[in-house]
Amino acid sequence: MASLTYDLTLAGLSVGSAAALTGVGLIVTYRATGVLNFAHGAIAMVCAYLLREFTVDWGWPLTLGAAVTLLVVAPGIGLALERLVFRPLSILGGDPAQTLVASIGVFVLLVGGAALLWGQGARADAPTLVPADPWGQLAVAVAMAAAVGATTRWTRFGRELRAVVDDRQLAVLSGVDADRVAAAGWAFGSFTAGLTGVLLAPYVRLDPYGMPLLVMEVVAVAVAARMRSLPVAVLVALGIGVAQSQLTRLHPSGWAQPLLQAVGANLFVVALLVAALVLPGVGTGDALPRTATARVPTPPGAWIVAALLFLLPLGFAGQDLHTSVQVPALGVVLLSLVVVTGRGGQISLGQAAYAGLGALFTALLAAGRFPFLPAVPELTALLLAVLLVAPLGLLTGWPAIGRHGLALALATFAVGVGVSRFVFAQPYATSGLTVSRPAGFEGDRAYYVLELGLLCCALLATRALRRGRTGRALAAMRDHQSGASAAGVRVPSLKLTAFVAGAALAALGGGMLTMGVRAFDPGAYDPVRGLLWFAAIVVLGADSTLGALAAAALLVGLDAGTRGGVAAAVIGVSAVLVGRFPGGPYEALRAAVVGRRSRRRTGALTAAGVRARERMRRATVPGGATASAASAVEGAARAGGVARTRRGIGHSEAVRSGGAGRPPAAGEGAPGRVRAEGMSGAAGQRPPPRPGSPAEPRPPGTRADSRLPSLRARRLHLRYGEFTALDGVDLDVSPGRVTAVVGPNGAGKTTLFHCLAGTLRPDGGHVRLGGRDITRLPAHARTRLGIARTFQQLAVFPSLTVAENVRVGAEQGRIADPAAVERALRLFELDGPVRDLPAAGLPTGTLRRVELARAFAGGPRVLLLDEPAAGLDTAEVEVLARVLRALAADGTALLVVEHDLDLVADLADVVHVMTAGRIVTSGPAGHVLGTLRGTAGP
Ligand SMILES: Nc1ncnc2c1ncn2[C@@H]1O[C@H](COP(=O)(O)OP(=O)(O)OP(=O)(O)O)[C@@H](O)[C@H]1O
Repeated sequence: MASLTYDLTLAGLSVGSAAALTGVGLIVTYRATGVLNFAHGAIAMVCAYLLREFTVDWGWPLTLGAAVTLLVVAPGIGLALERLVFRPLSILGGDPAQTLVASIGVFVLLVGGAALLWGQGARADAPTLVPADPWGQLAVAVAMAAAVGATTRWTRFGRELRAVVDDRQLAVLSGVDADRVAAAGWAFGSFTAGLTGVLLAPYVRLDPYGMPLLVMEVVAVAVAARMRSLPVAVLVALGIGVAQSQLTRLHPSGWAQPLLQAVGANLFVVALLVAALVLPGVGTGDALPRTATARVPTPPGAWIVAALLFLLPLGFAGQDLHTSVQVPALGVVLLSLVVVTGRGGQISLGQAAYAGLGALFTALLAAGRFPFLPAVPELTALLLAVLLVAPLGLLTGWPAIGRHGLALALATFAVGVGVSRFVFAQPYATSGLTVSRPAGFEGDRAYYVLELGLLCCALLATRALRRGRTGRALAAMRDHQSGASAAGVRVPSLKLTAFVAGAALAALGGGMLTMGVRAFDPGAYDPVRGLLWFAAIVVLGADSTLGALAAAALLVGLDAGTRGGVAAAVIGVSAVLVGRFPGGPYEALRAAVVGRRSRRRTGALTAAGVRARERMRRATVPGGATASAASAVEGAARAGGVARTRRGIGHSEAVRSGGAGRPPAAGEGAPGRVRAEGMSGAAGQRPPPRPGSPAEPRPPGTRADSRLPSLRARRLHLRYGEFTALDGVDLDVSPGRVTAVVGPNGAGKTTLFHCLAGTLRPDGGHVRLGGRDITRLPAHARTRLGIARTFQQLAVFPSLTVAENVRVGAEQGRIADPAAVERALRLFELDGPVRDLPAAGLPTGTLRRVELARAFAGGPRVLLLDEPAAGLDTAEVEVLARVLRALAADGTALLVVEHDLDLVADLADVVHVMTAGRIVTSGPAGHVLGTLRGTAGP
């Protein structure tokens, strides 16, 4: 027994050593470059194939072949990837989502290339570099980890590496050549990948698909080490290897047997699931690169062409028709990615799992092998399968709630691998599973017609999800998650909806695929397929239904020939290039076709934006006697027209004649304007309000106060670790008043703002709106109660038009008023041609108005503004101040966190000064600002 334990431990150490090597390589690349290299396993596979080619086919001695493979080819691949793929991306901004897509592209490209070059079958004659004796492999892994650790700790290169990891920009400014560090990281990472590949090849299946996946399964080792600690990675790898090996001794009987066997054979996959789903995520970043979800206008007639092309196979016969049957089915699967990834912006590498489950359940239900259910007709089976798989969408939807970018990619990849290993690869569930086509649709042509019908249903469902309220909310979530939340979008439930709908669509497509080939083929739903489909959809415009259909036709068409892998190679190259060209290859292609028109459109966009901006600049003070903020601001626009005709009125006079003022607070007027433009102090002084001016804020206790609630914070405490950012803050934001918070950098203003808006939950104290305690309410729920906010960094949804941006606010806000959108557009002078332009590319001043209009359209009672003047020029700031005063005049409670003391002086009724997490001074604006400037007001 003891010797069995020993033998199994040795075997486990051998597997663990290979996993440790992979972990070390992944961590070093990640630390040096910030890229989690999804292509690591594919590089391992290519190196293993090359060593076999050199030694078996070309007859080189093993040492020479190994030296060339490991010391020349492997680092060369790394250097080439760094130079040709990842360095250009980092020059373009280093968007983590973009690099993730590129590394998936490299994976797909290498897998496709290997399949093209060496065929798809497994090779059993890979040369053995290190004998099966685990000590040799263990020595290699430990030596590698120790060498990397020593290099990092004690050499100059190591210091540079750590500097780049800590702060790349700062390191570059200090003279570190960050590109050299990244190149070394890539070269070393590829070397370890190559080493893993050649060490593993004799003992595992060497084929283009299986080996890369096998290597990537052990990514759990690197994640468990938080992509940082080499010793932890090595220990975890060896531990899992030994445990997996020891588990083979258990031979339970009964129902637990297959499950335990599956766990025993796939302990690294279990670790991957735990690491990806349970541990906090690694890496951050946007959901998807902008280029992948850029708004792609459909060329006119494209749908007609697509419909004709999809009808074309009805004229085919034989093998061509049989192959075409896969296209509509795959189209439906890819539509699921349009919903989840394209519209919702969520990276999903696990869609193959849902397609496979749909296929499996359809086959089991139709065959009467599904537990507790009798055999049902094929179409019923398909429908039931969709209904059963849809809720499983929560498997990836749930982790998506708290994860972005890389962490979400890992979690969805883990689910895909888990389902593949624990369900599809289990013979008890899948062996010999055949399925017939529905009665009346047995032939290929009839079945193709049925598929077209189902594809149309899927297209209608996708259209329903992409258009209208849900579609706008999904696009808003994709474009700017916290902006969407602030606009009232329930982000967590929307993510779940997207993943559930995506799972249902994928299941439908998977069921169609399996009926098409009349058997369940687990290989068709391999996680590698999930990566290929994801890359294809990103390449062809993720938020494009036509793109999904084109991708389906491309994938099936390219692989229809005798050599597999063409589709993967083409998609891989395109995915690698997608970040290099704005809009990606598809956009380049599209631009080649409709380029002139779209360029003119871009020109019009800018011109309209500039015109709108000019109009806003010229708008001046409201003069009309109206009873609401709406009419007050409309008055601003009208008065702007008057002011423009009265050219004799000087700028400062126009300011002074503003009717959107508020009663002078005690001490007001003393502080002169200090802006560099040299406006006179008099120009900054607030004029006495005109008697009866409707824009004049109502004093406390009047109708506005009794009608509208105050936002009150009491004894707010918040700590970031040991650091106290808020230390017992009390604040009132009252209706009809502009409350400002000022203070030095790091005082805690933004933290306070987040606590009021609901993006941060305080550790102590509470926030009330009127009588209601809202301390624990999330941001979107507060928006629905009437607390709207804007962001310091603009939070508009670039892929939506100006009008759609505002509509999101109206649909998700406190009151659902159909007229709110038009009113808000009019008020903020966005009702001209600019309303139909995508927000992307509009000038900052216009976008500030879009953001404000969106907040206004939801009918807010409290408006929180985080540095609203950031990025605006002087004229725009003045107009903004008037608009805000008009809103306050109508009873809205405004809180402004602002550095521009002139704006605060112009705008605020009450000013609070924060320092070190406390409010140290509060009072009327003039008085407080006067004190601040050392010239206390009267
Ligand atoms: N996520 C965080 N983790 C740790 N410390 C934080 C975090 N966010 C802010 N801090 C610290 O909390 C303090 C208050 O930060 P906050 O951003 O609220 O200040 P601020 O007054 O808004 O500053 P600024 O005007 O520069 O934006 C600062 O010292 C900041 O470094």
